[in-house]
Amino acid sequence: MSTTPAGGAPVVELRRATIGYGDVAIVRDLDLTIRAGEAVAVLGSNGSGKTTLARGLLGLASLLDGEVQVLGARVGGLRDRGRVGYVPQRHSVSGAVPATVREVVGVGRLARLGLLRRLGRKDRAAVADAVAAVGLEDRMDDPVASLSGGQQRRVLVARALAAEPELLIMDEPTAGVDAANQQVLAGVLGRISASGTTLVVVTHETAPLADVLSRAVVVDHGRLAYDGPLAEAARHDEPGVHHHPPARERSGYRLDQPTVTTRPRGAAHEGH
Ligand SMILES: Nc1ncnc2c1ncn2[C@@H]1O[C@H](COP(=O)(O)OP(=O)(O)OP(=O)(O)O)[C@@H](O)[C@H]1O
Repeated sequence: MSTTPAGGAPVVELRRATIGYGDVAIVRDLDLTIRAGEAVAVLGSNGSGKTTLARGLLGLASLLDGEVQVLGARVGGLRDRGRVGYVPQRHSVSGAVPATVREVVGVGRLARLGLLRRLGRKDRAAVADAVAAVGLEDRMDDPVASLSGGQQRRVLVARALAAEPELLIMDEPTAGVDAANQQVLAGVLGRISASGTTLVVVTHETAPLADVLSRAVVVDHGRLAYDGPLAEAARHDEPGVHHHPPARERSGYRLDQPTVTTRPRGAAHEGH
């Protein structure tokens, strides 16, 4: 289990941050500090704004108000892109370009070097290590398109690991990965967390990563509904449980977004 380093330098800092698309606010008024070495789960029901929050940290969603700083720089202003790794959601590697596992993961390493540089011996070793870390070393020279969806997700994890990022943001890394390989991934994330990398993991499945993630934030209707130990987060990770007043303004929410603010205890979990 990772501990929460109280004194680590802030790696992610949001101050009253409102993040969205175009001029539509999705995540609202969020205050959050994540310190070096922390491993934080981002939980919440479908459509609550978890991915938007993650994308906001990367400058892929718009900051509409407030402030977001990542590794001490304003969002989008970080010069060395390789310091922040990202595993996007529901994304498999495009089959249109016939690339091998080694090549796709090598591109991740280039983020660290700058696109005009070539991979040296140390870089090729980092690529091999990243592929081995996700248990795909025997598929190194296979076309990525020939891998299963779950294996392709592991390639994307390796691509992010290859840059040896200080902050690794992952959007549902265990989705579509079978139980045995979820264990493999949990081991990988545990090791990189132990080495000091800060982890932010959007997930619906906390069980496989329970030994890795110590802290959780729950996003509910774009607001922070809980911030504390992962073990206590489950009861807050439900649609309709509000620890802040519900947003008055509903524009920007999905039409299928549950709007109930109370639900019977023990009711089936919705939206998954
Ligand atoms: N590119 C986009 N442009 C406009 N609205 C978007 C865009 N991406 C997401 N949204 C909207 O933002 C809201 C939050 O979506 P988001 O993907 O952040 O939720 P989530 O909590 O990650 O959901 P899930 O658990 O289903 O992945 C939804 O209403 C969604 O329709």
